[in-house]
Amino acid sequence: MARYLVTGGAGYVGSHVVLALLDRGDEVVVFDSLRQGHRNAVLPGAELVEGELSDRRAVEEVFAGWRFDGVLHFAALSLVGESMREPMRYIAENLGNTLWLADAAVRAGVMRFVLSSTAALFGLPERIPIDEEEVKAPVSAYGESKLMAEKGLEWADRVHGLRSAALRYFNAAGADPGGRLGEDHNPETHLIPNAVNAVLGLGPPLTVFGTDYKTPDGTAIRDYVHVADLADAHLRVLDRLKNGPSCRYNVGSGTGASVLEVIAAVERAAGKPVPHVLGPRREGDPAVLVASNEKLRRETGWTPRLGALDDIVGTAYSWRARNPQGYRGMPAQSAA
Ligand SMILES: NC(=O)c1ccc[n+]([C@@H]2O[C@H](COP(=O)([O-])OP(=O)(O)OC[C@H]3O[C@@H](n4cnc5c(N)ncnc54)[C@H](O)[C@@H]3O)[C@@H](O)[C@H]2O)c1
Ligand SMILES: O=c1ccn([C@@H]2O[C@H](COP(=O)(O)OP(=O)(O)O[C@H]3O[C@H](CO)[C@H](O)[C@H](O)[C@H]3O)[C@@H](O)[C@H]2O)c(=O)[nH]1
Repeated sequence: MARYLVTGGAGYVGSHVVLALLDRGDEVVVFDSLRQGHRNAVLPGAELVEGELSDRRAVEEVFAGWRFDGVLHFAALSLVGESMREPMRYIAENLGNTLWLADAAVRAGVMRFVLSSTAALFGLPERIPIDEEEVKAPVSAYGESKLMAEKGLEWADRVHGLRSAALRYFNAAGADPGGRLGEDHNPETHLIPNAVNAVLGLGPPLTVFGTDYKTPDGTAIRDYVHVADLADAHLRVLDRLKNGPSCRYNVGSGTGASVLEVIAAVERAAGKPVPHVLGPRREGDPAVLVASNEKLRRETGWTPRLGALDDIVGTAYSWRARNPQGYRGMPAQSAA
């Protein structure tokens, strides 16, 4: 049994990773300001410490209060569009908080660190599928902030021996197949929850951002990876870091789906049409982003178990259909 500190563990991806850690018998302390996350997303068995990462004293108190075997760092600003309006804030927060957290970990002797990174650090890649060696040329301050955070961690390894994994998620999607957790952002910008909200009458009709891409149906293609498979990738890299060196992985299902294919999958799940309108492209959206997951498979044995689009969309649909108000309408799950 091990104990992990999970920043952002009340958020979407972090809460699913906490669930996976608890399921295998690990102890978890969640550190989250709840500015995006939800108290109800912290499952019984995990301890919730409410705090801001920029509050250095609060972070130090957590390291003083428990002995950890590793840190998983999810807490970040992560809206691409917002990052283009407030680039300095994004870079200062995402880079600064990562470096400060890594520094606190090193000082406490906690030498394993997993960073939530992003496909956005590749910018507008030419080669599909995208492997780890692809040129990193972010086209958003958000992508740049994560690339800088990865580089900061390389220095923490070089100088202090902090072993880190950076997992570059493609499009995290879906919900816990057991129905305990789901995706609930405010504002919600992601395609699948917006399509689900539209079909359930919980949100406006979906706008399809762009129909003139050079793709078979004209809409943009993304690599949707089930959040439970993402969680499994975290467990595997944590284990690998016990004896292995720092590493960087692209994490995606390895297949692409267009916006229209996602809409069709939501229609299959709901049994009715998704109200939608066709609109112009969203600025900065590449036509196609699909991961090569070969390195992750080869080095950790990972394989997507819920890789089918119908599994991803089906679990997202079921959670929202059962929880129309998201976590606000859910009974408390945690004793914290
Ligand atoms: N969702 C995706 O498709 C996706 C894709 C690529 C990368 N990522 C990265 O994965 C991570 C998690 O994404 P998510 O979708 O779960 O986001 P989320 O917003 O649902 O979760 C982030 C959590 O961190 C907390 N938080 C944010 N800033 C904080 C701070 N300064 N101090 C304390 N707590 C803070 C929020 O309250 C929230 O609970 C982020 O780092 C994001 O950049 C997500
Ligand atoms: O209402 C919507 C929302 C999205 N889309 C389209 O659906 C696709 C997926 O969009 P999302 O907003 O769900 O996801 P992104 O691919 O834009 O972003 C994700 O991948 C990025 C990497 O490129 C970052 O990591 C980011 O954090 C993560 O959410 C895009 O083509 C987008 O244009 C729509 O048509 N309508």
